[in-house]
Amino acid sequence: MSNQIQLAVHGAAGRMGRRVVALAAEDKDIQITAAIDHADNGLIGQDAGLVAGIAALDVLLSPDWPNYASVMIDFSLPVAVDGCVAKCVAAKMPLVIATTGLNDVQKEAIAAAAKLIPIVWAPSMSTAVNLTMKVAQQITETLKHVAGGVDIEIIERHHRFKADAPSGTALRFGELIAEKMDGDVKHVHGREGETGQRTRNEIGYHAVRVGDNPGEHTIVFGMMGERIEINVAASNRDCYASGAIAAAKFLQGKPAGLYSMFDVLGLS
Ligand SMILES: NC(=O)C1=CN([C@@H]2O[C@H](COP(=O)(O)OP(=O)(O)OC[C@H]3O[C@@H](n4cnc5c(N)ncnc54)[C@H](O)[C@@H]3O)[C@@H](O)[C@H]2O)C=CC1
Ligand SMILES: O=C(O)C1=N[C@H](C(=O)O)C[C@H](O)C1
Repeated sequence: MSNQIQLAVHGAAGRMGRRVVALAAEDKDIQITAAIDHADNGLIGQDAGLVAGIAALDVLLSPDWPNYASVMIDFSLPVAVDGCVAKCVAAKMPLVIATTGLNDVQKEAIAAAAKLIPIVWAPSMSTAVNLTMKVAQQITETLKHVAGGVDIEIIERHHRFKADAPSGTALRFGELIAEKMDGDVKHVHGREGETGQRTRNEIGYHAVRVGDNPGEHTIVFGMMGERIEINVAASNRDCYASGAIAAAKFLQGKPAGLYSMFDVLGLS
């Protein structure tokens, strides 16, 4: 029997699923064994490799769950995540969850499932984004007592097709920054009308939807007399796809637990 990781992709016909298929197909340690998508997707029945723009893989896009896979990578829709988690638990299949826009109940279900199977769950699989999150925390810690105070705002830009706002990554930046601020933090989503002056303990979020932008986050640290802006931007989706594949490899042999990309990248 081959030592290759047998990979199943959930949401395989989507923008991200296709890039995961394309990059995994080039990886000698991985064999793609299942490409799952919704039964109503018009590409069901087609070869997942051809749909991804590479050579045929002899793996057809299907709504059916595989009998076995060493790991599942999910880039789908929030409504599809519950079923994916339940099926991975039933099959004792390690799972990488990349889908964003999940509600609190779904997040609790993921935490419960992670008591039974190993799960990597992260709103961004990108190395650059995860490293920038650490930098943002460090800047917050250094500036939080600066004379005159610091105002922190998060601007995210994504393609016009994105279904959730603000991005899961922007929300995670906000959570991680809030951990380093003193006292209660107010998360403010956009501003309009008679807002009054900005209060000190706010984090502002602004979601821009333009063209084909594969994902960009700017964190502004505004002080009296100067400001820092850190910007992290994808040029294409492969940073997320390769991160998800690294997470799938990381999960091999891991005990049940909820892991993040910080764990995968050794940034914890
Ligand atoms: N964590 C990360 O690094 C990243 C996360 N994302 C997130 O991944 C998700 C997918 O993004 P895209 O690929 O751009 O979206 P997309 O809309 O192109 O693809 C979603 C795919 O899921 C399929 N799908 C829908 N219901 C399904 C079901 N019940 N079972 C199986 N498949 C189903 C759709 O048919 C579609 O092919 C979004 O939530 C996005 O925010 C996107 C990029 C990076
Ligand atoms: O939908 C996308 O495209 C992306 N979504 C993720 C998010 O919501 O943070 C990650 C990345 O920015 C691309």
